[in-house]
Amino acid sequence: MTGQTIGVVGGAGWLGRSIAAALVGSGFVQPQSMILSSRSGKLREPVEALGDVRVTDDNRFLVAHSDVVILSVRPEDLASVHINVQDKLLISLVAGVPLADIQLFTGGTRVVRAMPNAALEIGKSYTPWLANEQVDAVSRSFVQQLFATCGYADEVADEAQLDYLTALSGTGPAYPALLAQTLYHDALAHGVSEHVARRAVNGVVLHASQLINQGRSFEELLETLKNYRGVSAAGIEGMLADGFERSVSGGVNRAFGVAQSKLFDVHKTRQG
Ligand SMILES: NC(=O)C1=CN([C@@H]2O[C@H](COP(=O)(O)OP(=O)(O)OC[C@H]3O[C@@H](n4cnc5c(N)ncnc54)[C@H](O)[C@@H]3O)[C@@H](O)[C@H]2O)C=CC1
Ligand SMILES: O=C(O)[C@@H]1CCC=N1
Repeated sequence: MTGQTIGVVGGAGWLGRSIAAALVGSGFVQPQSMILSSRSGKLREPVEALGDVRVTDDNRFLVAHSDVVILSVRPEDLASVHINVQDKLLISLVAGVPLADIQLFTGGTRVVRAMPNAALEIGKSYTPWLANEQVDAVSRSFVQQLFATCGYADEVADEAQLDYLTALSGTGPAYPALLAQTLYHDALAHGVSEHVARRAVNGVVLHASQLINQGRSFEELLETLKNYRGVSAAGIEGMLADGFERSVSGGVNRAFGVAQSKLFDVHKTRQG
């Protein structure tokens, strides 16, 4: 358990409340050492794991009472945040806003960018992260432990990798949900009822996919299934021949482009 007080700006949002629930629920931080901010000063709905954790509408109050500040608002809402964290550890979850801009915008010197995904809600986020030079080894270890508590995490080499991973893993359920929807539409087009189609798709995307890494990697599973030289092989080879890899890579690269495009212009909105 950490002795630090952790504040989450945007703590009523999807990631904000999820990270708070994971940290309090796991015992990483005591409820009395967690403080959240939201525009209304309340959570929209109670989160059981959070108990009666403090919620404020005053981001400056949050900063004053926190050792570590997690910034979890959408890029377009950064201009409304108005904080100056100085030398407190600042962890930004905001997609598409580089370390230097976060540093400038929050007045922070010790700044981390982390890119969890929505699986934080179930404590299973993969979270790559990156710190600026002012963040020492003790704080880096703290950041790694914090995100390991919410799933699993890796420090990455540079900002380009973090932006790329924003597109690849920050998107969380987006691509599996797209695969599920595509299979579902195909099943409906073949006359399968909605009920059966949904259960069949969930059986594949939610359940059969769990075999990946239960002793066999995805490469091994693909090889095993292709070796039947039957139905699975035809499906896999047909998808690849129809441009599956090009389509996936094209989509991820388009997302990467957006993640690199600076979703918030710090120079238009300076604050103190
Ligand atoms: N949802 C996701 O899967 C991921 C989101 N992110 C990033 O995390 C950040 C948060 O995303 P979500 O939680 O999904 O968004 P969200 O919209 O669910 O939560 C943001 C919260 O911030 C609040 N807020 C806005 N301005 C505020 C202010 N001035 N003071 C206090 N609270 C304020 C909003 O009312 C909202 O409750 C975004 O920057 C997003 O790019 C990163 C990776 C994955
Ligand atoms: O789509 C977005 O912009 C955010 C960042 C990554 C996941 N959700």
